[in-house]
Amino acid sequence: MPVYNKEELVRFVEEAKQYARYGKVADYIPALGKANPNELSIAVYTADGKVVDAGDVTVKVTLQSISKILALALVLIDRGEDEVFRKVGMEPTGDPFNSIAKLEEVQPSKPLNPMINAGALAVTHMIRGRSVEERLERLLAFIRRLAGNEQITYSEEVAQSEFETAFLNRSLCYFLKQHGIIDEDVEELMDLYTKQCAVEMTCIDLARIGLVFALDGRDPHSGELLMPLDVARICKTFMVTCGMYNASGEFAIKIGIPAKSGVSGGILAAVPGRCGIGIFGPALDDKGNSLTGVKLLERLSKTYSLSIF
Ligand SMILES: NC(=O)CC[C@H](N)C(=O)O
Repeated sequence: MPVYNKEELVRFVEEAKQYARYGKVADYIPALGKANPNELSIAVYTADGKVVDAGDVTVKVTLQSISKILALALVLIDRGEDEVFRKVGMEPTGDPFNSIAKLEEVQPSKPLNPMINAGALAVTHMIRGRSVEERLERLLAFIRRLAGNEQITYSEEVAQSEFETAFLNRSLCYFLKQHGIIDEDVEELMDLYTKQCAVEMTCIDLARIGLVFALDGRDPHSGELLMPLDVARICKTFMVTCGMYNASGEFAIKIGIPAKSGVSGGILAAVPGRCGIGIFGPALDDKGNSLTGVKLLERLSKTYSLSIF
């Protein structure tokens, strides 16, 4: 186990921050546009239960696309692999996360994977519960268990901001409805999806969830199994193949850690058997990944030989 020390992490954060000027904060969800591009924080949660952090780790970050991996884990537990993969595929697309193109080009018209928006909407549709509120509560309860933090909730401001502007996601929903992948009211699904994306937490919470995946679904403190091994394995595999959108191939080569990013600038990473990593750096690259966060992870991966390959 490498020894992560605070001084070194602080130095790596300062180095990576130099790249913030090449990135841009996401503003297609207006509330995310308020973030400070120079912010960069990281927490590393090791398998022995220790946390090393740098930057302001009290800042909360909305999950955005990171929530896709958590919703996927929940529906896999709820419904099992066969049912889930009847509605969503297992292949990377090479397209941007919000693209509609492959839904039309590929037959049958089912989203290629659960990490693009079309696939994530199909997954959120599958969260069990009698109402949006009950489905959201079930997802929140699951996320709170993974993070070991009962306080976790969603940002109403960010959820509302996305709900009012998510016309492309609505288009994806209508396409999915036309092709029988979803059969619920689109506004209800958008209500649930935007709240799911607006769930907020600190880098320490992110790192702890990353560690649960790294430990094949086990709680790092109690040893309790929070999700079946197969579910953790499937989620980590998607993190490798599609977790960084259409930059996942380059990320696998340069960094080689299962990870999932969100347009808020968050990254959740799981180094199998070793640690979970949570990062918040809202300056994004042109694919929608945290530019400073990816630089920071690259430095960590090289320094501590974290690549799984
Ligand atoms: N890439 C992302 O983080 C996208 C999530 C965002 N809520 C959206 O659907 O557009």
